[in-house]
Amino acid sequence: MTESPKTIVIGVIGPPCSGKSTVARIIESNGGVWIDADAIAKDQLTDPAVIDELVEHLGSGILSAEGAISRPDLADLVFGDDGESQGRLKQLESVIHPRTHAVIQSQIQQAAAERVPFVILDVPLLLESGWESQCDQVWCLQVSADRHEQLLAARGWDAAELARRERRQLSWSEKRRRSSWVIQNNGDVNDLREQIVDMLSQLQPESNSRHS
Ligand SMILES: CC(C)(COP(=O)(O)OP(=O)(O)OC[C@H]1O[C@@H](n2cnc3c(N)ncnc32)[C@H](O)[C@@H]1O)[C@@H](O)C(=O)NCCC(=O)NCCS
Ligand SMILES: Nc1ncnc2c1ncn2[C@@H]1O[C@H](COP(=O)(O)OP(=O)(O)OP(=O)(O)O)[C@@H](O)[C@H]1O
Repeated sequence: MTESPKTIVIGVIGPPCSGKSTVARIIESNGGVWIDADAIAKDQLTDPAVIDELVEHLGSGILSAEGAISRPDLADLVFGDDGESQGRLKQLESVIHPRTHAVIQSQIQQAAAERVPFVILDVPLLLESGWESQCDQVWCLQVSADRHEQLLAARGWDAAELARRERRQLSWSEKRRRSSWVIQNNGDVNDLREQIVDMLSQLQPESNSRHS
C-alpha cells in the first residue's frame, strides 16, 4: 500500500474582507483542513480566565451588561491611531496570541498526522506572527478597489474601519511581495473556485482528483 503524500500547508493572506475565508472553504471542500485564526481568537474571548486578564489590563469598559467581552467596544479601544490604543492592542495580543498560537500549532500537527492533503492557515497576521516558515505556499488575495468597497459595504464596514485595522498589519503590497501566488478575486465564487482547484491539482494531482 502506498503512503499518502505529505500534507501541504497553504497560508492565505490579504486585507480584511478580500476572500480569504472563501478560499479556505473552497480548499476545505477539496479535502483540506481549514484553520481559522479569527474564530480561534474569538473563542478565547469567551474564556473566563482571558476575560479577567483583559479586564485587569483594559478595564471593565470592555464588558457588555451581561459580563461578556463587547467586541465593538474592544475594537474601538485597540484600533485607534494614538499610541495608547497601540499599547492596548499589544496588551490584547499578549493575552490572545500565545493561546491562539498553541491551538493553531496543535491543529496543524493533528492534520499532518492524519495526512490530510492540505492545511489552510487562514491567519490574518500570518506574516506578522511568523507562520510563514511553516507554510509550503503563501497565497495572497487581490481585489480591485471597487470590488473591495462592495464586499466591505456588505459587511457594514466603511473605508475608515478598513484603514484602522490595516494600519496594524503589513501593507497589501508587502503581503503580495512575500506570497508564492496572487489570487485574483474580481469575479464570482465560481471563478475563484476554478483558480483554486486548478492550483491544488498542480500541487498534488492525485490528492485533488481523489476529492473532486
Ligand atoms: C479586537 C477584536 C475584539 C475585534 O473583533 P471584530 O469582531 O471586530 O473583528 P474580527 O476578530 O472578526 O477580525 C476581523 C479582522 O480584523 C483584523 N484584526 C483583528 N485583530 C487584529 C490585530 N491584532 N491586528 C491587526 N488587525 C487585526 C483582521 O484583519 C481580522 O480578520 C478582535 O479582532 C480581537 O480580539 N483581535 C485580537 C486577536 C487577533 O490578533 N486576531 C487576529 C488573528 S490571530
Ligand atoms: N468572488 C466572490 N464573489 C462573491 N462574494 C465574495 C467573493 N469573495 C468573497 N466574497 C464575499 O465577501 C465577503 C468577505 O469574504 P471573506 O469572508 O472570505 O473575506 P476574508 O478576507 O476572510 O475576511 P476577514 O478575514 O476580514 O474576515 C464574504 O461575504 C464573502 O462571501
